[in-house]
Amino acid sequence: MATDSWALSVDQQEATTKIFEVLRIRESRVVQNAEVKETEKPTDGDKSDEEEKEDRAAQSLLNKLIRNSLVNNTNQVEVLQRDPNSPLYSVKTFEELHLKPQLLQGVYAMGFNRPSKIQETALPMMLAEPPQNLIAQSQSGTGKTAAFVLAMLSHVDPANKWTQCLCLSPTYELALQTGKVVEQMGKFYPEVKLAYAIRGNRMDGGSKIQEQIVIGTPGTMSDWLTKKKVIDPKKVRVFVLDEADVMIGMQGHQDQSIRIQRKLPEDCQMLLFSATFEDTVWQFAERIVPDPNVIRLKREEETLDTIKQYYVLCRDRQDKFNALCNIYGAITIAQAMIFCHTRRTAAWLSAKMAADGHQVALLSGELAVEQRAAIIDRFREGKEKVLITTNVCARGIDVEQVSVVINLDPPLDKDGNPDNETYLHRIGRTGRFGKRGLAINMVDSRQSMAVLRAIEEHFNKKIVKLDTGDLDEMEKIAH
Ligand SMILES: Nc1ncnc2c1ncn2[C@@H]1O[C@H](COP(=O)(O)OP(=O)(O)OP(=O)(O)O)[C@@H](O)[C@H]1O
Repeated sequence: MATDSWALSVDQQEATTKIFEVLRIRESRVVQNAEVKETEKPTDGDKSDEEEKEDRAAQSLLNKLIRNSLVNNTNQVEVLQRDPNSPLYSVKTFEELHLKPQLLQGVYAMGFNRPSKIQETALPMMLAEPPQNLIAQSQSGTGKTAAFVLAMLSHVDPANKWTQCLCLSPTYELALQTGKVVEQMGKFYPEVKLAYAIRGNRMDGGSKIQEQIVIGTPGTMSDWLTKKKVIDPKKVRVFVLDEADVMIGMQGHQDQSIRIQRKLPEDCQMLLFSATFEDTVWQFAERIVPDPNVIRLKREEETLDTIKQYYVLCRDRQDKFNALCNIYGAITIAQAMIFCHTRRTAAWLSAKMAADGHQVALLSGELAVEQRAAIIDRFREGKEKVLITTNVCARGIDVEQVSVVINLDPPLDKDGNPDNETYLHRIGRTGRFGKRGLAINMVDSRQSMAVLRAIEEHFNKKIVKLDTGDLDEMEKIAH
């Protein structure tokens, strides 16, 4: 039986190629049966993370709820100007923008000392006279919301008691988040009023509303403009479409947004923001924003250069748990993130580890977004030491201080192929910080081994075999 084992054949292959260190495998830890036990195979109701519905709106909200500062980015901003002959302005201070004093006060009260990378170029364009149209793309947390909120507040004439700025958000919750930024930044500018065009906010129609800024979702906004007629589209000066990449994934939002845009005057300033820029987003953006200036800020590149990568051969999930205990027994781990393929395995592992005395947090897809945000927040504050999660649940979440990442299963994309991008995102570090990290992959079948080999080949970075039962070896990985 042992000779049939995939794990032994992996060993044999490695022994012959001499690429890997020959390791002492204790008798008790030799993997003899590669078959995943029946009980551990995903069943109905035990969806793999790839099968869980990816909810971009929820991810985006989660990011907003847990973030309290800018994401670092040292990449250069790419600018494509509508009029290549006009000079390109960028600012290093908020003073240079000649903001209204009440707004400058609001900006400083929020703790902003200087414009973020994207704001340096986007703000002068948005505040220029005559106002310019803009499509801007940069990852979440780089200061887009703050930028367009400042632009809306700057363009409002508070003496005019009618709606002058419209802002579309994909969901009710995201609209409320943007509204909070308007309230914070406009704290010293109380003459400017804000209304939410979101479900539940009923309008009887008849007279026009007086709020200068209206933030809402496409459905209700369109209702207020066309059926209820509480906003005169011809008086709108600034139109913002936020989270375009999330918007296009939602039923009907794209068409409604375009219909709204068509009602606005030609000289209305059109601004569109997105965290990503797939072709579909770009096509949508071009329909919303005529003659745009385009600003893009590339994501800071993640690298595997400073990460030590290992894999551990395991029989089954119990064996993976034993390996985890060995790892915890041998090295001091301040905080770790553990990724599982299924929710059920994540729940199982979290119960096992908690019973073993670990302070564990389980991030699960069943939880409401706010509950997930609270869990990540507690982990970030160090109240829990282990965060166990599936991939979909954790997608887009960066927990910088984690130096140990454990893949209980190697990541697969939705077609079951090796998911290099997810692997990089889980364990990679943005080049700038260059922190050293440790990544340990558990492997319990030929297929998983093949996935890991493919990932290894893709990044051309060795993933070294580790025997968690060998204390000497375990000592070494800690340093
Ligand atoms: N110039 C600045 N200086 C310091 N902090 C800032 C600045 N601009 C924005 N921030 C803060 O950085 C965080 C991210 O900003 P913001 O929400 O505007 O980014 P975003 O690109 O819109 O991302 P998301 O879409 O996820 O909200 C927020 O906590 C915000 O208050």
